Amino acid sequence: MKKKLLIIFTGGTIAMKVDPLLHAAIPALNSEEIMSTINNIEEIVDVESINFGNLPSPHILPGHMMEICNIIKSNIHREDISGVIITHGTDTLEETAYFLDLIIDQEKPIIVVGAMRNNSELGYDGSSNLSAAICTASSPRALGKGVLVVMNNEVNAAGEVVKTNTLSLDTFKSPEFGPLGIVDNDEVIFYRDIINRKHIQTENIEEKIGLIKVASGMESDIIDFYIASGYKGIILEALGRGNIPPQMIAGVKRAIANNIPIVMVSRCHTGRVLDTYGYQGGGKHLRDLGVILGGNLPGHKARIQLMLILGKTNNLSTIKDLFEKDNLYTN
Ligand SMILES: NC(=O)C[C@H](N)C(=O)O
Repeated sequence: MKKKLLIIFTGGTIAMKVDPLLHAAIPALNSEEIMSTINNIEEIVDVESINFGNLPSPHILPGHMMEICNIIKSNIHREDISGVIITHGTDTLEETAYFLDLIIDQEKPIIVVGAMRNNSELGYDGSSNLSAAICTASSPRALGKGVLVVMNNEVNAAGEVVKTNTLSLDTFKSPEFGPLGIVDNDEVIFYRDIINRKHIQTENIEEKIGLIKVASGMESDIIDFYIASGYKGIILEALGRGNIPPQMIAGVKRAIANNIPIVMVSRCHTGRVLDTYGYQGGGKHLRDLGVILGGNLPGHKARIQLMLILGKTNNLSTIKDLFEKDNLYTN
């Protein structure tokens, strides 16, 4: 019997064409038009479409991520649905994928997919990416793997994948561990697994989370700005193993005194942060001040996780436990 997939269309380049007056890509294709770029799809699977919107990635807000999550939660347990695909702009694709992966705790495949070339360009990759996503979502091999990103015939885990190149079709990579698998000849093949995925059950999110990329000579003023502007959490994308210039320490102390959690990750592309260094502003010093360690997450993904945790609690020690415990990317 043919399987049925739910496809939620949210927008992005996969749904864009070049506007002849603007000479630039804009949202243009609806779900039927995107589906019509794939040959003979009706022979392989049945598809139920939801036109969520036609939003470019920068227009996707955390609230939209929660709405997409709720649509999935209310359909994923239906007996007739074997898997879910979300088409999405690629600029914030990994944020939505990680958001869904953290909240949704179930077995059926959930695949996020997009395109790097719009439908007016030669070599529009929307059709091949969506076909590969359909093959993955309908495969029993993808059961229990969490949310997956399928682009350019590679399968990457939501918690690990990042967009690495502004224009290449081969842009979605897991720099630390490599892809989970590939899609070859319409078949998904996995080469490794994820040992342990983190789940945060929440219906609420806290969106006011600041993100600071740390660089030489930076001071506390940006932290103070976030405190004064009512931000409820701050991510520091710190130096190396997890260290900051001493001039930022006063700001860190003021944030924590104001019950604002500070999560530290690294601006290095791979590797965990740790309390290795004991000098002023070193990881050990920051940990002793109450800074939370965010493992090897990039800043924008640590921000998503803190949004969800702050949706559950604003108790600093519970936030620290939830962030640091039970987290593949931290421990
Ligand atoms: N390839 C893409 O989808 C990029 C586009 N700017 C978006 O994310 O909406």
